[in-house]
Order: sequence, then C-alpha cells, then structure tokens
Amino acid sequence: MNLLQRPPIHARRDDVLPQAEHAALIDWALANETALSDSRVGKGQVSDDRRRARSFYGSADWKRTSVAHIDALLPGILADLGMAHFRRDGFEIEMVVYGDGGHIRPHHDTATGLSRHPHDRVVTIVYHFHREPQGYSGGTLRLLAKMPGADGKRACVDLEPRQNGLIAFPSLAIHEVLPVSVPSGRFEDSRFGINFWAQRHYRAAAGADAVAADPIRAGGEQDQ
Ligand SMILES: O=C(O)CCC(=O)C(=O)O
Ligand SMILES: [Fe+2]
Repeated sequence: MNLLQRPPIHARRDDVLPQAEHAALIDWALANETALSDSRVGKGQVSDDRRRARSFYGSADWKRTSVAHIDALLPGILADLGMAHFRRDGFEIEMVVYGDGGHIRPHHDTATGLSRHPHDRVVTIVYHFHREPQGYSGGTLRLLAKMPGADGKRACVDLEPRQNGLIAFPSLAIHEVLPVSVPSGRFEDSRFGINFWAQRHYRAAAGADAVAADPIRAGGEQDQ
C-alpha cells in the first residue's frame, strides 16, 4: 500500500476555547441565523449537491478572539501532522451551519497545480460546537485516501465532531461531511463548525511582515 492509498493524517484537540468563549459563541450563532448565506464552492458559486450548508462570511468579534486560541495551538498541530513548520500569513475563517440534510461531498480545501492561488490554504482546522443537548446526528467528518487500494475502495477514517473540539488535517487532504440529520428541524439543533484555514501567501514576499501581523485575512477562491 503506498502513501496515497492511506487515509490522510489528522490531529485532534479537545476543550479548545475557554468555557465562557465557547458559551458566547453558541449564543452568537443561535442569534444570528439571518446573517448566514448559502455556502459557496469553487469560485463562489452555490451548489446544493456539492455543499449543502449555510455560512457566515461577515466580520465578527468572535473571529479575533477564537483565532488567537487556534493560532497558539498551530505549532503543536503542525508537529502532530508531520508538517514542516511554516510561517502562517493569516487565517481565513468561516462559520458553517448544517441543518437537516446538510453535507459536503468529497473535496479538498486548497487549489493544486496550475490553479495554485497566491494565498493557498495549507492546514484546515475545523472547530465543532452545538447546543446542549445535541440535537443532530450524523455529520461525520470523513478523511479519504487520494487513491483507491487494491480492492478498488478508498481507505478512510471517520471522525465524529466533538463539542468544543477541533480536527486538523492538511488542506490538500480529501474529506467530506456525511449527511446531517436534525429530527426537530430547528436551527438551534444544527451542526455548527468554524473552519480556520491557515494560509500561506506564496506571492506575498513584499510586505509579508505587515500581512503576518494580522491573523485574519480574507480568503480567495478555492476548489471547495
Ligand atoms: O465541518 C467539517 O467538519 C468540515 C467542513 C469542511 O470540510 C469545509 O467546510 O470545507
Ligand atoms: Fe473542507
């Protein structure tokens, strides 16, 4: 079995945000349904089949407070992933909410080859949260091997979202979110997550220090 036939490497952390910040985040999310819009894919289009979810693309205070905790965990996460330390040029941050039937089909989060972007995502860190008691089931995050094995199937690893926990993996890794079931149909019972993408600005040599000072950067188009 070669490397591309194995499921991608991942890292997990629990108790990611201090209790008060975690609670405030749930309150904010439950009060801001109208700030969500249909999640986008590729160059910004909406595809209900590829990605059925709603995202928050605006600015909010929780982005600055939460990213500080994620940033502090980044060196250890890179070590766990066996990735060389790199100087992150910023994070792209998106809250994503999956209601009943929500899912994302297999994809990777960063551009490859000729479509390489000036600010590629290098590491994907997904933080999960929900209201208690948990009102959804499903929504497993599945990481898939790039190539099928001898049996013709792609090896995979299934990771259940954990309250106030994160899952990190290289942004090039293929992954999907399996369908979410929300029996009540209520927004409060959705599967909530925040994607933090650590970025590297390959063409940002000039003025790179100024860029690095601000952990939050707007993202570009990506394959997902
Ligand atoms: O919510 C998750 O567990 C993963 C989300 C994801 O893959 C994405 O939004 O690109
Ligand atoms: Fe993704």
